[in-house]
Amino acid sequence: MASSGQKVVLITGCSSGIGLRIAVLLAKDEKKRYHVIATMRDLKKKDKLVEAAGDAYGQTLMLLPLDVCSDESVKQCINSVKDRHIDILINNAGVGLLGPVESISMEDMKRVFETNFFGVVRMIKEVMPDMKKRRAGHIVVMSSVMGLQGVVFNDVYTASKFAMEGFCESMAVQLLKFNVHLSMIEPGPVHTEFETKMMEDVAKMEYPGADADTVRYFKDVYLPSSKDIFEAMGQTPEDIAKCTKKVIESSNPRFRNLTNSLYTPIVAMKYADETGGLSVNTFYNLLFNFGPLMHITMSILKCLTCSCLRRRTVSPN
Ligand SMILES: NC(=O)C1=CN([C@@H]2O[C@H](COP(=O)(O)OP(=O)(O)OC[C@H]3O[C@@H](n4cnc5c(N)ncnc54)[C@H](OP(=O)(O)O)[C@@H]3O)[C@@H](O)[C@H]2O)C=CC1
Ligand SMILES: CC1=C(/C=C/C(C)=C/C=C/C(C)=C/C=O)C(C)(C)CCC1
Repeated sequence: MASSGQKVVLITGCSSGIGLRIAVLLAKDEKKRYHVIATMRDLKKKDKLVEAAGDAYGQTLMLLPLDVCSDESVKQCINSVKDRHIDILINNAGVGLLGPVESISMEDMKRVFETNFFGVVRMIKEVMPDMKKRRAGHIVVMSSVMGLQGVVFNDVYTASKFAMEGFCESMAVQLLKFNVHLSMIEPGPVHTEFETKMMEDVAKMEYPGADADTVRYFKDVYLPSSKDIFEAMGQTPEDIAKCTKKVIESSNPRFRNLTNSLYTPIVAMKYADETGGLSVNTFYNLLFNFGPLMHITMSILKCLTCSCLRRRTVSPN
C-alpha cells in the first residue's frame, strides 16, 4: 500500500522494454516518492521485472494483471487499486506492425489500433473521471516519433500513433481546466523486444498480394536502412525511462517530449513546408537515393534544418 506522501503510478505493459524500465526506475527512487503499480497482461512474464526491481518488489513496486484490450480487465484492475486513486497513469503498452499494406490482414491492422489507440482511450476513460474529481493527476502516453511523422512501410503503426496524438491533443485542453496534465513521450528507435518482435514477424512474412517491386523495396532498401538507423540512433529503454521521470517530476510538464534530438529536424521539416513536399521528397531521397549510404545520411539528417537540402530535394518523378 502507498504510504502518505507517495505518488501512486500505474504503468501498462511492464513485462519488457520501456514499461519495465520506467517501473524499476520509479520504484528505486532514492526518496521513495513513488508507489508503482506495474501491470502486464500475463503475470507469467513477471520474472524479468521482479529480478530488475530487486528489493523494491513488494515495497515500492507491486504487480497487477491488465490487458489494455479488455474492458473487463481494465475495470477490474483499476477497481482493485485502493480508492481507485492513481496520481500518474503511464500508458506504455503497444505493438508494432511493419510491411507492405497489401500483405497485412485487416485483422492484424485492427489489433494494432485496438492496443495502441483504443487501449489508451480505454485506460484514460477509466482513470480520468477520478482525476478530474480530485482536480489533480498526470496522464503520460508513450507515443513515438511516428506519431508526428509518417515512415514508409510503417503505415498502420504510424496511423495508430497519429490517432493517439490527435486524441491527446484534444483531451489536453479540457483536462488542464481540471488541473490534470497530459504528456506525450515521443521516442525514435529504442532497443527493446519491439524491434526483435517486428523482425521476427517480418522473417515469417510471405507478402500475399504485394507485387515483386514493392517486396524488393521493402526487403532490400527499407530493412537495411532501418537497421542502420536503429544502430546509429537507437536509444536504450533506460534513456526513455529517465526522460519519462523528468517529465513527471516537472512542475510544469511539457505536452510534447521528443527523446532523441536527432529527430528534431525530421519533425521540423513538416512545419517548414506547409505543402508537405519537403517531407515527402526528403524521405524519398533519404531512402531511395541515400539509403545505401545510410551512415553518411545520418550526418545529413543533422543538418536538415539548414536550407541546403531543401533547395536540393527533387521531385520523385
Ligand atoms: N522500441 C521502439 O523503438 C519504440 C517503442 N515505442 C513505444 O513504446 C511502447 C513500449 O514498447 P517497447 O518497450 O519498445 O516494446 P516491448 O515489446 O518490449 O514492450 C511492449 C509491452 O506492451 C505490452 N502489451 C502489448 N499488448 C498489450 C495489451 N493488450 N495489454 C497490455 N500490455 C500489452 C507487452 O506485453 P506482452 O509481453 O504481453 O506482449 C509489453 O510489455 C509502445 O507503446 C511502443 O509503441 C515508441 C517509440 C519507439
Ligand atoms: C529507413 C528510413 C528512416 C527510418 C526510420 C526508422 C526505422 C524509425 C523507427 C522508429 C521507431 C521504431 C519508432 C517506434 O515507435 C528514416 C529515418 C525515416 C529516414 C528515411 C529512411
